[in-house]
Amino acid sequence: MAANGSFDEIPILDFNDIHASKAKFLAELRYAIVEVGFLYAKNFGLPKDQIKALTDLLPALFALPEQEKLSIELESSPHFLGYSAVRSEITAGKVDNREQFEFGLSQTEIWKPGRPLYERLIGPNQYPPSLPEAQTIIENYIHSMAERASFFMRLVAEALALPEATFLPFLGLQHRLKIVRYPSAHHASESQGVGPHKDSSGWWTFLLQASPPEVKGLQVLNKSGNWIDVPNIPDTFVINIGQAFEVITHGTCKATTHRVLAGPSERFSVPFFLGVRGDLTKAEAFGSLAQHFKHESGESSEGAQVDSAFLRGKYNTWGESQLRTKIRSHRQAGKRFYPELYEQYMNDS
Ligand SMILES: O=C(O)CCC(=O)C(=O)O
Ligand SMILES: [Fe+2]
Repeated sequence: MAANGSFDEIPILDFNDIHASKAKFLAELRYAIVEVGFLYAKNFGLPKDQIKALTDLLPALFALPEQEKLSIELESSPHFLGYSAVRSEITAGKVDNREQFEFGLSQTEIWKPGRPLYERLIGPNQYPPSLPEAQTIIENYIHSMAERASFFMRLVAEALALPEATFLPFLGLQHRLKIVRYPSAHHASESQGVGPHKDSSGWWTFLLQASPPEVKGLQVLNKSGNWIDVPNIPDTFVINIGQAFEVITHGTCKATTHRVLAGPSERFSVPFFLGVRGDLTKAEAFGSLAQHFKHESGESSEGAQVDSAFLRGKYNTWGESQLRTKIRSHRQAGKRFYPELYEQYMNDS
């Protein structure tokens, strides 16, 4: 462990160690979430058959005919759920070389006229008609991951010297699972899998790297400005902090910048973004644990340095800030399903 906080590797936590010494496990967890913002989780408790079923599904999912993929495209969903083709996303000013399917918890639409529009982000998934097994595999995985993630949030609270249920009331039903393929890249112009970013769409991210260990790609930026490789270690997940959690902890736990380089082999990955409650307000997010974290981060109060679109933005709830992000990134769907907000959100920055 580097004393100056500039980590040069990502800590590996074995969740079976909790039984041997919970205090030691929590100390290691604390180091990972305060100094690094990333960790590998071994023995995280997801059923192995569910991981295998999902991993085995990926090549077939992406091999579907273009026409079928486009028949379930994200741009045709008011909930921003479905398929996005290669080169349809821009991160840090450059086009990302990846294609993806986005799924949520399987839900019927709950939004009703008069209710906040961000509630419309919740709704049914779009599944490819010719892979009928996909629905069960994906739904089982999302349910298991949501359960393990809330178990993890209890440990995080304990590691931060808080009552174990502290973070549970902030959780929402807006979990998102992205199934991602980075095509092989042979030219520098194709090498950005996804550009440098902090995760903004959830509370925490739980990533399954679904290609063999020799297929590299994910990298994390340390405090000295060096990119650290995060290779796939079989039977682990990579867990990292999202921006909402940085806000709630006043910067004690940081959302660490990361990116993916596309390389000579195609790569599959499956990030799960643990959802935040849509009606969470800025005041609640920043104020709830202020006393505790002021103490945690000392006189210099790192909280003042938290940079978050949610805090900076004009909108008061997490849900509205998320809806704005979605509309701005997926303009076709934004214009079609949210005409009353489209112009405002496009022009308010
Ligand atoms: O594919 C990966 O390994 C990471 C993807 C990622 O960072 C993201 O989608 O936010
Ligand atoms: Fe990310």
